[in-house]
Amino acid sequence: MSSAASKPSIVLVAACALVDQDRRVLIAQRPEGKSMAGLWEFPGGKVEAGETPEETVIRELEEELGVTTRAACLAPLTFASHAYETFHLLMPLYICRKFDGAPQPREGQALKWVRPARLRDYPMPPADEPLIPFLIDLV
Ligand SMILES: Nc1nc2c([nH]c(=O)n2[C@H]2C[C@H](O)[C@@H](COP(=O)(O)OP(=O)(O)OP(=O)(O)O)O2)c(=O)[nH]1
Repeated sequence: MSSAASKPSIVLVAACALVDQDRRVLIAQRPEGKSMAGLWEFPGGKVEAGETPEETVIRELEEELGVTTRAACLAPLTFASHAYETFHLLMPLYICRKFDGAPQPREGQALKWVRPARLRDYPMPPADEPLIPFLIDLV
């Protein structure tokens, strides 16, 4: 059995599926220069020290998209638990139908509103692939 020290550490990332009135979900393309550049992901980011995952989502939606929401408008949808080479990703995915502002690509990222049934047309990080059936069933 390997020791705990040799195991990749868990990285906690909080992400959110914004849903519009046509039941489409917002995805963002990871920009050049980042890991997994070009893949489509749910807005979000690493949970920083002292933050709750809900606070992370609220902060990231504001920073990345200029969208405002609050914790009462975030519902847990599902989560990802995925072993990447250098870390283990644990990523709660929230759903948010109530937010203020039209999403703007504040970090130069491409944005797309996509029907859940079409999400497979957009290459996503491997951690996200098991999330798609939940979006198809629950959005
Ligand atoms: N926001 C978000 N991150 C995701 C998703 N799926 C997935 O594997 N990730 C990974 C990519 C990153 O390794 C990490 C999120 O980190 P981040 O967005 O805060 O920061 P980053 O891309 O600059 O991080 P890094 O990998 O370059 O260190 O979670 C997803 O759907 N949304």
